[in-house]
Amino acid sequence: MAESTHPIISLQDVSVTFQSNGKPLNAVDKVNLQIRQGDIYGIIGYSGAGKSTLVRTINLLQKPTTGTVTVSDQDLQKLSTPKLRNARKKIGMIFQHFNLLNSRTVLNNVEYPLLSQPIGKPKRQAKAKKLLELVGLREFENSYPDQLSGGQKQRVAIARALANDPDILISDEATSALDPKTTNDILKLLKHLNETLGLTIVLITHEMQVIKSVCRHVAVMDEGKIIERGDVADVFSNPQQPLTQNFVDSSANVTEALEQIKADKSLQNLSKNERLLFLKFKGQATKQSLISDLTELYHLSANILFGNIERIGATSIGYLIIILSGETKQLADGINLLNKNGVQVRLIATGKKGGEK
Ligand SMILES: Nc1ncnc2c1ncn2[C@@H]1O[C@H](COP(=O)(O)OP(=O)(O)OP(=O)(O)O)[C@@H](O)[C@H]1O
Repeated sequence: MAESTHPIISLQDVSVTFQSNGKPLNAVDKVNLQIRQGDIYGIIGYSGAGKSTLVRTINLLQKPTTGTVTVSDQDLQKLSTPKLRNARKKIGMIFQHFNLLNSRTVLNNVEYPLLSQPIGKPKRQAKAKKLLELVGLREFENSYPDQLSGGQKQRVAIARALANDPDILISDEATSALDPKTTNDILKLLKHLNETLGLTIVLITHEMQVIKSVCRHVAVMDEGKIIERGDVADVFSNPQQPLTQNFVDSSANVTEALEQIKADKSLQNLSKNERLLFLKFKGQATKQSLISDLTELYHLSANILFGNIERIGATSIGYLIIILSGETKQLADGINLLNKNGVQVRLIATGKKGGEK
């Protein structure tokens, strides 16, 4: 669904301070965040960054120590208990470990949030069946959670979260326990619900792949603060903060490749005319024949140890780890050529032993 310009969620100067070993810990530190109606908004950060605490303030499961939480134009902290209960019903939540009731059938799990509503059993069951249909699990209504796969359990949890027709769905690492294919299926389902029901989705994760495949906007969180935010393609194609860059690199498997290459003993004895280089190129540079230019213009040879191209929005970001060999002057000229063409070149190791070839 197209997002409106109106924020459905607005956090103003929200802080959450815990006491940890007798000292204050700012799990959320003066966060300002506006999320528009109909958006799919990702919050990414490593463990302990404060993501869960932050999203739990959206339904006041976590009361902010200071700051204001406005959802659907209501200041939640000013609501009476019954009004807050009603406001919370409009905010569904799903979790990494599904939190289903194992002693109840799938249908009963989905019906569960409706038990407190003034509707009779037939209507309640009809609604639950409709929701199971929506998540593709109609034929499993009489099964028990233990009989289902992880992906199916998460679908039940999604159906249950939708029982009260929420405007907002909060997903707290909902795909972290799932394999990549199932993760993809669940993310597709979330996108479908966003498009067909107009559901605003706030999704927290530590995986950039999840953000990239489903979110329109993203905030990067570190030590309780939002350190970078914006349109997903803009943030990840031009990261301003080292942490954001880390997420991009690990998503392209660069971090892992660099570690493996640095640990490879056979690469620790490069000869004097060899350079171990990490190249990063963006946009147009990914389309140029720079490696063959190095050979043609400077008689350099490039042994490619790792290569990947990450597509983010309309931008491609390419990564290469190479051993470049040739004469000292030509190596310098070659690296210059790369730099001039917008390629970031990082020298990982220079050969020390032996003479030039
Ligand atoms: N109830 C609590 N009491 C004390 N400290 C807490 C409490 N809840 C969270 N914290 C601390 O607040 C910080 C942020 O935790 P939070 O769970 O929000 O991070 P996160 O980014 O969601 O990480 P994770 O993915 O590991 O849950 C952590 O240092 C955590 O230990």
